[in-house]
Amino acid sequence: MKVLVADGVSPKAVDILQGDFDVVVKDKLPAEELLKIIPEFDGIIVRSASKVTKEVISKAAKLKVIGRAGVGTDNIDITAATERGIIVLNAPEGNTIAATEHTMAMMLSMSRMIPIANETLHKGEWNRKKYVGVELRGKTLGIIGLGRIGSGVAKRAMAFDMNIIAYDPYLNEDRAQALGVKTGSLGDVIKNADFITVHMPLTPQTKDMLNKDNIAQMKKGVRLVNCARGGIINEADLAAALKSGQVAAAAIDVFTSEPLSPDNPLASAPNIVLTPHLGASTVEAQIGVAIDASHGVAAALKGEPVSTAVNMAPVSAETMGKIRPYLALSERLGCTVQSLSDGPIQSLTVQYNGEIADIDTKMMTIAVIKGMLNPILQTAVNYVNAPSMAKQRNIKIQEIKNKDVANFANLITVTLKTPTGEQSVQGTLFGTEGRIVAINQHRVDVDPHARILICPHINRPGMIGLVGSLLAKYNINISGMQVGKTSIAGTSIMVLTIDDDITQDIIDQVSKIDGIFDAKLVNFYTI
Ligand SMILES: NC(=O)C1=CN([C@@H]2O[C@H](COP(=O)(O)OP(=O)(O)OC[C@H]3O[C@@H](n4cnc5c(N)ncnc54)[C@H](O)[C@@H]3O)[C@@H](O)[C@H]2O)C=CC1
Ligand SMILES: O=C(O)CCC(=O)C(=O)O
Repeated sequence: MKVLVADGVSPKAVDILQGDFDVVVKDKLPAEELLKIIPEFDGIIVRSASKVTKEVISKAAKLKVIGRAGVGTDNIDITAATERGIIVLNAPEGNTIAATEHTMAMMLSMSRMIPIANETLHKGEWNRKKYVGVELRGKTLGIIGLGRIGSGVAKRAMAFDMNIIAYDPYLNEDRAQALGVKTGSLGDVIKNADFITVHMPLTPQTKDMLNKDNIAQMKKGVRLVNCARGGIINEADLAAALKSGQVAAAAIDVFTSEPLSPDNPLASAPNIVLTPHLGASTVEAQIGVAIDASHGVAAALKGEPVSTAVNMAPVSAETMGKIRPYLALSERLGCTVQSLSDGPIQSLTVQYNGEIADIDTKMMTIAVIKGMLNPILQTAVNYVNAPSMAKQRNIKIQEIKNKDVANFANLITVTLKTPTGEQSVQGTLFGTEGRIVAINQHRVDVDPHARILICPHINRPGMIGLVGSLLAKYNINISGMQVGKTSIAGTSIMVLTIDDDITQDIIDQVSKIDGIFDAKLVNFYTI
């Protein structure tokens, strides 16, 4: 598989990916070139320069994953990617410190006029009277958006003896208390702050959040910082307020259109410190995001779940640690139950018993769906599109959780209904090894790998020999064998692990052996 590493993402990404993938590096990637080459690639990693638009995605015939080496995914059309089942992931933590420190640097540069003082001194001007700044100490800092970066700024600003007031409508009050930050409404921030810094994504709600109307209500001489996304502070309104003196100074790292055009009103506004989107530009951050994004891309291309995917239900690192060992098993249970069934799938029920009933099992259920649909659909089913593929096919999905356990500490029971009946498979982990422990109530102990042939049969001597001889006739090697540990109403089940490919004709011959009720192949290579 081929991965494109664009936009000058750190070479660390190449180090991580090149063992498993064919990696192409394009530090500069004009939009036309991206459109031309994207059909070749299975994965791409970008920073903010490359725009992965709907048009790019429509041409990306093989693309399975888009990795963003950074936080903001506003340069990626996530809706278009999701419709195509393409995983979009980001690297949300690697550049937090860099953006936090950049915000502090911008606040200090702006309040002490360091850039202009530096520039004029280089020109030979020794001007100590003109560049008298203001202190941070004792000032009120309004933080809008108290996420990773906003919280980091709050902590550092407290060390500068600033009073903090934060506005974040989605923030849990406990979190604000833990940070020791006073919260208030947007109006409180607007009216009381001497400095305001914004740290949220650009969304329809946050676009132009600071504008001429509320800038007019701010304290005269307020200072504004934007190291989040261009457009959260309306650029024309800010430029006008800098000219009028309502805003004493501003420090801006991000713009509505990048690179900054000379026509942008901020380019010629007074008392403004500008940086060319440098928030994440530290050696450490670029290594951090490259490592995180490339591990995510590698996992996605190997069909493994990705905890930083932004177009899938988010899963915390802690939950991921707990569910990871169950994911391969869940997929295999889905594949097995589907292979045992005949006819259109009506419903799938996944029941979790034991301690796993206490954790967020959404992703495990998605893994079951993935395993169930991949063998029967042309379109590759992954963690992003599995739920919508099931919905499109009107398959009713149900999750049941029950802490009660009988023979196993944890048990997953997958039941699938079709018009011809119901099939059920149970699995658990022995250590970290997944095992199928029951098939339609027959107790077994099967390592679900390669291909397995499942044959319910009359419980009488000689049945195994009959199947074994038929397979031997076709030179098919049996590498593992299990017979149901219990007999139900005179029937049992045999499960044969087979290394070689097997044709439907041979399977049909097995199913016609006297005493064999059915023969179903589960091919784990199809998931
Ligand atoms: N300049 C640069 O190079 C960098 C910029 N960024 C940008 O900084 C921003 C913040 O990043 P993180 O702190 O990592 O994100 P985060 O997701 O940890 O925090 C965002 C916060 O914004 C809050 N929020 C969302 N809508 C809001 C609204 N309408 N009003 C107030 N608060 C709202 C959320 O509740 C959340 O707490 C993002 O836009 C990101 O793209 C991030 C890294 C580098
Ligand atoms: O990749 C970059 O340099 C930009 C970082 C950024 O804006 C983000 O992570 O949201």
